[in-house]
Amino acid sequence: MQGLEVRGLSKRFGGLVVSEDIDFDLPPGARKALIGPNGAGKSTFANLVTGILAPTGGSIRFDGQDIAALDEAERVKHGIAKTFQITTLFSGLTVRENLRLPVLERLGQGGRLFRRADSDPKIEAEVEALLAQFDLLALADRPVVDLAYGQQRLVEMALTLALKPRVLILDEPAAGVPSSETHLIIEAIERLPEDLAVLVIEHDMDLVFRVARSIVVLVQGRILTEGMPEEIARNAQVRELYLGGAHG
Ligand SMILES: Nc1ncnc2c1ncn2[C@@H]1O[C@H](COP(=O)(O)OP(=O)(O)OP(=O)(O)O)[C@@H](O)[C@H]1O
Repeated sequence: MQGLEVRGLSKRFGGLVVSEDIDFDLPPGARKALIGPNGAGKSTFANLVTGILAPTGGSIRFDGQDIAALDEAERVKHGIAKTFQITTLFSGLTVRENLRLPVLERLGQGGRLFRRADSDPKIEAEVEALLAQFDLLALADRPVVDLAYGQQRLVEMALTLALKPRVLILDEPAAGVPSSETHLIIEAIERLPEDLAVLVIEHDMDLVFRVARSIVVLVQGRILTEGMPEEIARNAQVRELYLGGAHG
């Protein structure tokens, strides 16, 4: 199978079962959301897929290849990436300067970081395209610290996309973003490349229902159900457990 294929994945922390027998597919072009109450195990699942955590059992395959033994950096090279956190941004550097870093890294030129990276037209063209894609051109030469929080989160997404992933995991892209800026995040997700496989982990149901074509509901480490947004919004168990009767 093309894309990500997770089977029987489980994770325990001592006696605590945090992921239990999870089957999950993310083919190219997917737009899936992972939702569930606090502590359901969403971040843990993302960390298992990206290699930050080692599973207790089960398998993770990418394009048919078993990737369980690969560490996080090797999985990024294979094309599985999770968004950087704002804390990884260099707040004193400009948006453009920040974006050069992952491009250089991907091209194996990380050692050039503090030399004249701005003289390479190929790198500059890539950075320019990312700025345009995320509507950041007007802010390109401003230090990241001057940007609104929602815009900083766009820079995070742009940084991750600079790695040219084939699977992109967005871990709570709207967390902490004022509701007046959430539309920036939604629009950026809508503009992601068509063939990219996208998994969004998010508590903001407006965002989830805007961007997801399929929603997976995780409860106490297990998949409760998976379905199209209309099905999930109608599901009585989901409404009772999580949505509190909202959305339909
Ligand atoms: N390193 C760890 N050691 C022990 N327990 C952990 C560890 N990481 C997470 N847990 C526990 O695993 C459970 C799932 O946590 P996780 O962060 O994956 O949930 P989540 O669904 O992402 O929650 P939230 O929506 O609040 O971010 C929680 O009970 C948490 O306390």
